[in-house]
Formats: sequence, structure tokens, C-alpha cells
Amino acid sequence: MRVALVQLAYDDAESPPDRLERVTSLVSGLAGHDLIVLPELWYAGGFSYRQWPEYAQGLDGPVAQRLCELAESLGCILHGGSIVERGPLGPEGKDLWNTSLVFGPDGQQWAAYRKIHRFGFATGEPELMEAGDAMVTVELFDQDAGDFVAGLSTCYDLRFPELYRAQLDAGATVFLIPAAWPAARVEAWRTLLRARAIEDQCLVIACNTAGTHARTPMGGHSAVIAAGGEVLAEAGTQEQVLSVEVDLDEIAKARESFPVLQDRRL
Ligand SMILES: NC(=O)CCC(=O)C(=O)O
Repeated sequence: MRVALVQLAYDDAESPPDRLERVTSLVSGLAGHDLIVLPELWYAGGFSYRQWPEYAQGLDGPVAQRLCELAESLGCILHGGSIVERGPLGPEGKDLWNTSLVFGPDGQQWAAYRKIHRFGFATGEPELMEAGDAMVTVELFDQDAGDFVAGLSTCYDLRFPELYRAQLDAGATVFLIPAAWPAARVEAWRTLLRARAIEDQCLVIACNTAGTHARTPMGGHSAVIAAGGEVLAEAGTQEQVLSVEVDLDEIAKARESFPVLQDRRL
């Protein structure tokens, strides 16, 4: 399976509509990939809290529609990163959610995941958004390996290993993780990606953001990590498309050759 991680760099000078056009042209140039992954909140801006309400939209809004069209025209699975979703009112009385979207080559939305762990402590996501309450896995297809299950999570979720253990128990062999993770803590990002791969013996495909927006330098270092913890590919700190061939059969081989998951005591 050929995977592309689109590690976007953006700053405050680029408007979200302009960014949508730029992403459209970047993704359109990635024909031949089976799975393309975008970062968290790339349209509204990961840390651009003040403009979230203005650029929030529904699951059938302009960003989602564009991503649908791209997935269909490229005939690929497109993980569109996440959007600021204007959705139903949640238990805290807010209607914004940080929602990751996956589209299939048929041009349909295959999965939506509302970020469970909100980042920002008293500000940012907890102040403006609701927290998702449902773990999401999605069945995907690879022409060589056949069907496989991917677990969806977003950025700060990475710090909560119990979510990934639950995805593993739901059959996941791959973790798809879009992020807007700052440079200040990028070593935690790199370490936790490897930890999640090693402890759950899953392939980790993680796409971060680059550039500086809202006075926050982003960390880059998008990566693909094998189920044994080997770093198969890692981006630098600038805008970059990381294109990687992955063999999903290696996941089962890693689990067979080092069957640590069989020693769990529940
Ligand atoms: N967008 C985020 O979730 C940022 C997470 C982060 O900065 C951290 O966990 O550290």
C-alpha cells in the first residue's frame, strides 16, 4: 500500500479558503497513492482558536465536499485530517467539535471521529469545543493485504494509551493520527508514536503540521512506524509530502514473531 502524509506548513497570512485551494492542488498531484493523510484542523488552523467559529462547517460542508471529490477522482482512501465541525449541541451546550473524516475511493464519507481528549486545559478546545465520546475504527481495503481495520484518533489523544488499547481490542492493526503538535513538545510526539506502535503492535501513520501559526511553531516529524517500533519514514520540520510503501502483512508477522499481546492479563 502506498501512503502519502501531507505535512502542511501554513501561517496566519494564508486564509483558509486559499489553503483549501492549495491543499486541493497538492493532493491532486498524489495520484498512485492508496491512502493519503492530512493533518489536524489544517483548514481553520490548529491553534487559531479565534477563527474556529467563523470557519466551522458541517460534515457535508465545503471542505468535506472537496475531500470527497478528491478521494473519488484519485480513487484512493483520503483521511482528510480534521475540521472544526459545527454539529449537534453537546452536553456542555456547545456545537463545535474537532472531527476527523475519512473518505473512500467511491467518493463517500467512510468515517467521522470526534476528538475525545481536548487539548488546551482551560482554554482552546475545552473552552470552545465538545469532547467526542465514541471510539471509532473503520474497515479499509488494501489490494495486496485485503481488508484491515484502522483506529482513528487525533493529536492529544496520543497521550492516552487506553484509547489505542481499545482500538486494538476492536481489531485495529493500523492507527491513523492527524495532528497539530507544536515544536516545543515534538520529542514527546516522536516518542509516543513509537510507544503506541510497540505496545499495541500496530502500524502507526501520523501526519503533523509544519510552519508557525497563532504564534505557535509546529513540530513536523510526521512518521510511519512499523508494528515493531521501527521508524519506516519520518519527515523533517518543513512542509513535505512523505510517500511510503508499507506492507500490511508485516503487522501479522511482527505479532507472530514476538507474541507479546498473548501475555496480556486482563
Ligand atoms: N492539537 C493538539 O492536540 C496538541 C497536543 C499537544 O500539544 C500535546 O499533547 O503536547
